[in-house]
Amino acid sequence: MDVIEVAGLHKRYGEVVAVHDVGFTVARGEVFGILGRNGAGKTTAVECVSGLRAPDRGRIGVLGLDPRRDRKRLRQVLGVQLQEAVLPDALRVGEAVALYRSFYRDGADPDRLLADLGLTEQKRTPFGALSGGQAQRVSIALALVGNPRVAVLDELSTGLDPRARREIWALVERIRDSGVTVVLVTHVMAEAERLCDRIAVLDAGRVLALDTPAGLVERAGLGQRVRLRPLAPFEHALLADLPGVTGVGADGAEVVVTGTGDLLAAVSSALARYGIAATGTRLERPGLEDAFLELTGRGAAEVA
Ligand SMILES: Nc1ncnc2c1ncn2[C@@H]1O[C@H](COP(=O)(O)OP(=O)(O)OP(=O)(O)O)[C@@H](O)[C@H]1O
Repeated sequence: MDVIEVAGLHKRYGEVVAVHDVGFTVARGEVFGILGRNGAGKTTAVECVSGLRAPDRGRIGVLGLDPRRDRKRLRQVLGVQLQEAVLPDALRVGEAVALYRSFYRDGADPDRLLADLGLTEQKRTPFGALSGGQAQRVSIALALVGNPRVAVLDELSTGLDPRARREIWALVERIRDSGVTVVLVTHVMAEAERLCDRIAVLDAGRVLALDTPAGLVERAGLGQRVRLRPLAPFEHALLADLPGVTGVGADGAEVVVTGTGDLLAAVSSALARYGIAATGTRLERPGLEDAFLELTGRGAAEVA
């Protein structure tokens, strides 16, 4: 069952069309990613879905509610973690959670929520004294304190160190496992690849592609790459002429061969045949980042 339905969503700020006829649906229990460059329209789109911003036109349904008309009811079932949590520096973590809890008829037990988010020790810490990762976890706690059925998380791991980022990712997985539908706005590819069931790639306000992470990689049609570091320069045409090879280029000290089929075996045997000494010869499969760059680089016209 679809929990979120968006069709023909359009929003402009003066001359800038931030969201241009965007449509997507999010199924119950899904982690749905919205991926795009800075200024792609991600935040505007989720603000409209969350009822925080009025679209110029389009239809939005969240659990059957209209985010603007049914704003009060929506607030009871949707939790939003905004890009930067703004809380008074002197407010203690426990106080903030208790305050937000009071906005909801039914909600989480504050102590349990703090424990789930690894914030028990920070309960009496003022917001202004938290580390970036702790503050981020508090903002997620505030989004979850009403036991929402849908959680909108916007750039949740920005500014976090790698360990804190992984802890936050594990947390999102726990939220998902508890049955909450999650909309995740991000431009961190590893985050989208790990967490999202499906991803809408937004570019200049439009949905360029919508698929699973693996589907997006396939859609980008990038083939595979072999990288190697030659010990001395060699004639690239020797590799470019191999069957299945579609390109040979340089990336710093490395040579990058693109192509299809059993590319690694073809390149390795050619290196041996021509007596080309190289180290670090390896196959690289394209990932979401490659697909994203390819899809957004092509521009809206070609992909549509
Ligand atoms: N309140 C506003 N007033 C005017 N223009 C705005 C406003 N908010 C956003 N914009 C513009 O709308 C476009 C989309 O912005 P939006 O914040 O939705 O993108 P985003 O994909 O979330 O970007 P980022 O990754 O940088 O957060 C941008 O060109 C931005 O400059």
